Amino acid sequence: MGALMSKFWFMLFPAKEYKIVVVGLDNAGKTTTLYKLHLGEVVTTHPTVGSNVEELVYKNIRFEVWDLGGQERLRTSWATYYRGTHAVIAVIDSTDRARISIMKEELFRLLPNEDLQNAVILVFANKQDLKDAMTPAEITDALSLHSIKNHDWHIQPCSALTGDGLYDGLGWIAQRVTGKATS
Ligand SMILES: Nc1nc2c(ncn2[C@@H]2O[C@H](COP(=O)(O)OP(=O)(O)OP(=O)(O)O)[C@@H](O)[C@H]2O)c(=O)[nH]1
Ligand SMILES: [Mg+2]
Repeated sequence: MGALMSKFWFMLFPAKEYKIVVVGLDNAGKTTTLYKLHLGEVVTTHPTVGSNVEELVYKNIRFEVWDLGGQERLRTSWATYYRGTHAVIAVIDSTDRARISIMKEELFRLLPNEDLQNAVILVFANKQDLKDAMTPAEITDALSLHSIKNHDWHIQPCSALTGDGLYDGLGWIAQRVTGKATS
């Protein structure tokens, strides 16, 4: 297709973009995850106040990814980002045993939101590069993931520092939101 034709084609039929919101407690690694996926690099982060948004293209699928601030006072504003969301990524600091129950409360607070009714839930068990990290099975239990009945969910071990597991998780989302095998 010529360049001009291609331009008109996309004006008439813009490629669908899927919206992802990234939630989790402060220090979980949300911003590190977003920029590792976006830039392929580990960036120096500061606690997020508000949000970061970037576009990712993976296997020809476009995602608009919103990384939200995880500090306690910011969590009540997560819901203002949910409209039109196809997937939620909940990033867990797998070494943060002390606060996993708080993350469970936050997860079960967001699940009934009507703007997330059709969203799939990916749990990133992050910081698996650290030796005292909880396993995905421990996190599954601690978060009671098996009690989630109204959403498709998946847990993926990963490290935002090394990048291990991040694309496996994104691939799961891609497959679920498009309904197609993407490999
Ligand atoms: N070892 C290790 N450290 C990580 C990993 N991911 C993130 N970190 C570190 O964890 C700290 C917090 O990371 P951020 O990405 O800023 O955390 P956040 O979830 O965005 O935090 P808020 O913006 O406050 O909600 C930083 O020092 C990161 O370098 C990981 O997979 N492994
Ligand atoms: Mg952040």
